[in-house]
Amino acid sequence: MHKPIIALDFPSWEDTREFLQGFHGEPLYVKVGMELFYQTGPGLIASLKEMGHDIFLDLKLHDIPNTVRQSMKGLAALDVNMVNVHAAGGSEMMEAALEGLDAGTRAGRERPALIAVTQLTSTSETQMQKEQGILKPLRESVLDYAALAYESGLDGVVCSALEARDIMDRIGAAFLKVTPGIRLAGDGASDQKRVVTPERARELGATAIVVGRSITKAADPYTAYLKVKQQWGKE
Ligand SMILES: O=C(O)c1cc(=O)[nH]c(=O)n1[C@@H]1O[C@H](COP(=O)(O)O)[C@@H](O)[C@H]1O
Repeated sequence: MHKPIIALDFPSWEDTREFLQGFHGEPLYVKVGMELFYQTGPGLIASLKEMGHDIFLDLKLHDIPNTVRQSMKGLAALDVNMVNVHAAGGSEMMEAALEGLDAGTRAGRERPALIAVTQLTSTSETQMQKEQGILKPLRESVLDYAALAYESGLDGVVCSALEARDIMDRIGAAFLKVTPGIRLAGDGASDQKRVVTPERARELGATAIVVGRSITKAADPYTAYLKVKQQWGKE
């Protein structure tokens, strides 16, 4: 769980395979998001598993409880390590997601960890207040969503590392804090608003980091990955 999670945000399996060839067969923790999954379909998951990689399937479900329950049943059968929903879907939806995962997990297999997105790392406090009508500090909104996810029985949240310490203090160390919005020093933030380096994420108490463009767009992705891994300092 602790190795950096690489976001495979690519448009095709060919691009993904080419990228992974540069990692010399090293077993990785990868994240498959909407861009890749919608192009390739579920077959991709089996291919990545055959290559020995752990998988965070990031489809950020957010729908009525029944739809989420049934969809999670299908995702559980893919036997990935972690999946997610949006906490904004509410406690009933998050509980339904867990029920679906439990129902869909094959005998003898471990249920995928279920985490909830709090406030996307591309959201700023001003945006949140203006566009979502949440009139409190962003930190508080993240904490409230984390508490709701915890009360709904989830294993953790997706947040910025900037909020990890507060969540740990309020909910405890075992609750996962999976943190995207990671950049190597000198890399542009692009669409991300709440950004930290791998080293800072560790200091702030993140459980895991999710890194996309600082690795995938680097001139030498494997060297960038090793740099991220060294700065992050966990295996
Ligand atoms: O759930 C996620 O993985 C996620 C949540 C969030 O709040 N912010 C966020 O950036 N992500 C994902 O993390 C990855 C970050 O990519 P980079 O910004 O390129 O490092 C993307 O694949 C996003 O979809």
